[in-house]
Amino acid sequence: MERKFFVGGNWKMNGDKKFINELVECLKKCPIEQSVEVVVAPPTIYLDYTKSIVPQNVQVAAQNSYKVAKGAFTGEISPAMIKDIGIDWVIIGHSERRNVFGENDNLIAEKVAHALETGLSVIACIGEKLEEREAGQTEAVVFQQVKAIAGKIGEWKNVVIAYEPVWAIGTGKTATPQQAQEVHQKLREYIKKEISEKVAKEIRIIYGGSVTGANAKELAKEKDIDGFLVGGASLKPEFIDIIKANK
Ligand SMILES: O=C(CO)COP(=O)(O)O
Repeated sequence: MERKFFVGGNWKMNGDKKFINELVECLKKCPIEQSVEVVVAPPTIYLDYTKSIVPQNVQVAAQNSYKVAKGAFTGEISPAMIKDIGIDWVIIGHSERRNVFGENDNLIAEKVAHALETGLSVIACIGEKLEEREAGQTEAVVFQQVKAIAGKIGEWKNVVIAYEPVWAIGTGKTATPQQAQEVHQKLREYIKKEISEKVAKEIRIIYGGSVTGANAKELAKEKDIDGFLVGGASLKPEFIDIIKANK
């Protein structure tokens, strides 16, 4: 089965209604090929609004969700609530959740499992920090992050893995196509060995970290790079070029 090219736009904590209107107008003008899956992730407060104005070939994702359906968890939202407003995707384990808000592998795995059980599709993020890369620990770190999730879930068909090296996020220091491909390939081998050949073949492993309209095409040529999770450039018209990077 061909892995469908996936482009996610993670807006992080950016935008207001006026800005979102402009961004969506820009997306509406872009002829999105059937061969590409496009998902944008607005801040929680704009999920419903964004969902109400995006064209039907653009899906919407939440940027986070908690590990249970409801309860006394001030400030959190649950996968059930995300589903309730007609949204099918959630990003879990983003490096900012891990490193700014202190989420660990175990909590992230629980969140992924609960979101999947609720029927959401999950963009599960992993990636090493600069000091880990420099210490030669990249593989060990990303394998451990996948292992933690694998320990809590059985079904991978609704999961996309986003490899986002922390040193490349928002820094303008994109991984080279070779650097990204090397990690993606090793991840696929790891998944083949530890999970199954079928999952390894079918799962989309997307790259994130300073992806731009200018570098997306070269990255997209790599065999194991199945798309992107884009931060800064997803707020600009060049997001359209990234959507077309598989052509
Ligand atoms: O964190 C990212 C996407 O989730 C990447 O952010 P940038 O594209 O701004 O580096």
